[in-house]
Amino acid sequence: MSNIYTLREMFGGQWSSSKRLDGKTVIITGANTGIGKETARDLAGRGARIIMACRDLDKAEGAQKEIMEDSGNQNIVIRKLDLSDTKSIREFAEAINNEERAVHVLINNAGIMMCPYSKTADGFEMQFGVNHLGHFLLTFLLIDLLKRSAPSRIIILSSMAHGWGTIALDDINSERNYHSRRAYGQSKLANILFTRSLAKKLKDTGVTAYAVHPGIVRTKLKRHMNLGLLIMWKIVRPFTKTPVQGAQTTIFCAVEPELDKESGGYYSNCRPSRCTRAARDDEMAEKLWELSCKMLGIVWN
Ligand SMILES: NC(=O)C1=CN([C@@H]2O[C@H](COP(=O)(O)OP(=O)(O)OC[C@H]3O[C@@H](n4cnc5c(N)ncnc54)[C@H](OP(=O)(O)O)[C@@H]3O)[C@@H](O)[C@H]2O)C=CC1
Ligand SMILES: CC1=C(/C=C/C(C)=C/C=C/C(C)=C/C=O)C(C)(C)CCC1
Repeated sequence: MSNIYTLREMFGGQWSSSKRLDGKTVIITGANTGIGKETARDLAGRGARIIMACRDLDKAEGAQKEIMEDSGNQNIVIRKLDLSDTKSIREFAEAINNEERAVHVLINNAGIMMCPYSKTADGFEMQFGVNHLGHFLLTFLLIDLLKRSAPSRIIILSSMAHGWGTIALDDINSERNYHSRRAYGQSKLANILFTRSLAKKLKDTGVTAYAVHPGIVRTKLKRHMNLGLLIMWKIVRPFTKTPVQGAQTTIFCAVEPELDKESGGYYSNCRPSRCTRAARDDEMAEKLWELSCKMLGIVWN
């Protein structure tokens, strides 16, 4: 683990570029708060059409208003998406496929961390279900549109916490043994393995994929943290990132032209970063892909 907790990962990382995104369409999941909202605000300022994919429409409306006022960009729309329910994901994707001519950037940002044990509408453990499976299905349902819109990009929010867990192929829903931090780690490890497999499968399509660790960021994500981690949090708090700082690596992966030449990597502080050996295990990535398809009842080769 120690190799991934570098000071640079925790504190550094500002990126500036005046690159415009006029005429581009960006979907951001969980765009009503935290890192997602700051990503939306920045990309709106660059002229992109922003689709805020959120589960709570009231919260989303507040953020939409703020982003419109700040950026002067009125091309910001809200669509309902609850990643803990495959029915909602399918309805969202159907609307996007029917209404949008192109999607150039898909940002799989929404996430939940260390919640008490619960299951999604489809019976998946909540963190694995929302953070990995929900985004896996969403990406599957939008992939043809992304291919038609190429060059296009998929950005997947992972975390340095990918080292907190392993992929438990024989108990993926943590039914025998639930540990909230390990389950979060499993879901964030799955995010990186998904990104790697995705990049391979999308080779030569013009669609590229990037996994991101945003830093340790002061957002609402920590709402379910246990006492031990909250104490750790208090210790590192002066060095944590603001949501604006936390959004920089996502924005870099969405905007930097040079990244057209790269796909499948893990980024932090606006540059490639080191992930654990488990996150580079392509055999496990393939097994996870097959299991995800089976759980979701889809065929994606
Ligand atoms: N903050 C940090 O230190 C770190 C964050 N990350 C990752 O960054 C990403 C963004 O997190 P951050 O901004 O910090 O967290 P926040 O908790 O501030 O925001 C999370 C967003 O995800 C949404 N969300 C949660 N569950 C669902 C669901 N079932 N369907 C749709 N949307 C949902 C939330 O909606 P609502 O507002 O309705 O709850 C919210 O918009 C996450 O993937 C997280 O794992 C990674 C490393 C560190
Ligand atoms: C105190 C302390 C730490 C605190 C870590 C924390 C508080 C991590 C939070 C991570 C989150 C929120 C991840 C989300 O994906 C380190 C860096 C382990 C090592 C040095 C001492």
